[in-house]
Amino acid sequence: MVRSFHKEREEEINILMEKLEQASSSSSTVNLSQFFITLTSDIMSKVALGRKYSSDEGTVNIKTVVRTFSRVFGTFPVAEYIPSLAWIDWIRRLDGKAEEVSKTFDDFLEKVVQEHDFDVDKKRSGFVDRLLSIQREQTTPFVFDRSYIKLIILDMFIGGTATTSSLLEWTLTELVRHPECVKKLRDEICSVSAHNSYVNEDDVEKMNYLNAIVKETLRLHPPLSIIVPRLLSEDVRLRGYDIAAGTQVMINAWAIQRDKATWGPDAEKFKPERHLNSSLDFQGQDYKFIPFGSGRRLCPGIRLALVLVEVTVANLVKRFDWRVQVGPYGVDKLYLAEAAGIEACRKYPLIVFPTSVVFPI
Ligand code: HEM
Repeated sequence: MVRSFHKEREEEINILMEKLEQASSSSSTVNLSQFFITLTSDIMSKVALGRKYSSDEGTVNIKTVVRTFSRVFGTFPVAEYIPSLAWIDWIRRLDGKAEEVSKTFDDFLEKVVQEHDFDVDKKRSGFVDRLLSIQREQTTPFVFDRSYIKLIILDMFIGGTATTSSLLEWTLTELVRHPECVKKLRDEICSVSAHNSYVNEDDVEKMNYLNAIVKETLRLHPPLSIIVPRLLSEDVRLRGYDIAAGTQVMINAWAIQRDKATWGPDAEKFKPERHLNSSLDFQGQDYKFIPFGSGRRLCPGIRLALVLVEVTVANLVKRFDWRVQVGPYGVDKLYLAEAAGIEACRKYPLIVFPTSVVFPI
């Protein structure tokens, strides 16, 4: 499944490269955060929905809705934990906003499914077409109706778009702050893919340092800082605390992955080298490193996210030098604040100057 969409990924990454080339030749800044959300939402559209949807054709602006969805559903619901303070949610219009964004998404997905269902003979390869054919074959042991199809594609779309874009923006943020890592990465890219202008998916599989950079970014900036809550199925005693069955448990991956007791005194430092020659992985087996969760609900999009992020970063580093506008506190003080919401993306967009480089340098 991941391999089968590599052409679509290549196409979209090349569109991004062209936009950056244009910005470089006119010496203008670009909003990389905006470019990344466009890239991931266009790719997820092609994978999940079979094609890109633009707001000009009467559909919603899908990028804005994804961001709103994350913001609304990532807001702490005070009433759920302290019912007497429910008025706070009421003032914030939390329920109303959640209903609005859900309806916007539902209307959009209804149109998408209708379009695919209506035109069955048109050859398409998106996930929605596969789900529709499962529905037509009626082979599932339960009634697999349209609401399931919409929920599955919504899950994929929301699960894959802002998370992957957030990982891209934090990886670039850390690289802009650490030119020594860019130098090492360029050397690696040069040794693996010196002669092609496009670094492809086979190339990045050979790049250990690139992989370590992405891992280190996932450690310091897990896109879902609090993973999906769990409900305890039985009573548990943990470090002297009794936790009753039925309690909702929140797991803070962000804090676990910055814990000095586990990661050492330099836990807050961006140091990709800590992952070289280390067997530590993020497939949910090592509880100190769980950016994709763990257990039965482990993220199903790990491979898709990684390949997309690694190929994009490799091409961005191979083809451009990156500079940020010097603010009142200097480049070193590139603001690291995180936005509120389900995904811990940057609070302020990453604005940079790209300059094309001739490779090899
Ligand atoms: C850097 C990118 C991504 C990160 C950090 C990420 C992280 C996560 C995390 C932490 C969970 C919850 C796991 C748990 O509770 O144990 C999750 C679930 C999920 N992710 Fe991802 N994800 C990413 C990309 C993707 C992509 C590309 C897709 C789509 C193909 C995707 C689809 C999903 C879905 C459908 C779930 C729900 C799984 C379930 O409830 O069984 N994710 N993801």
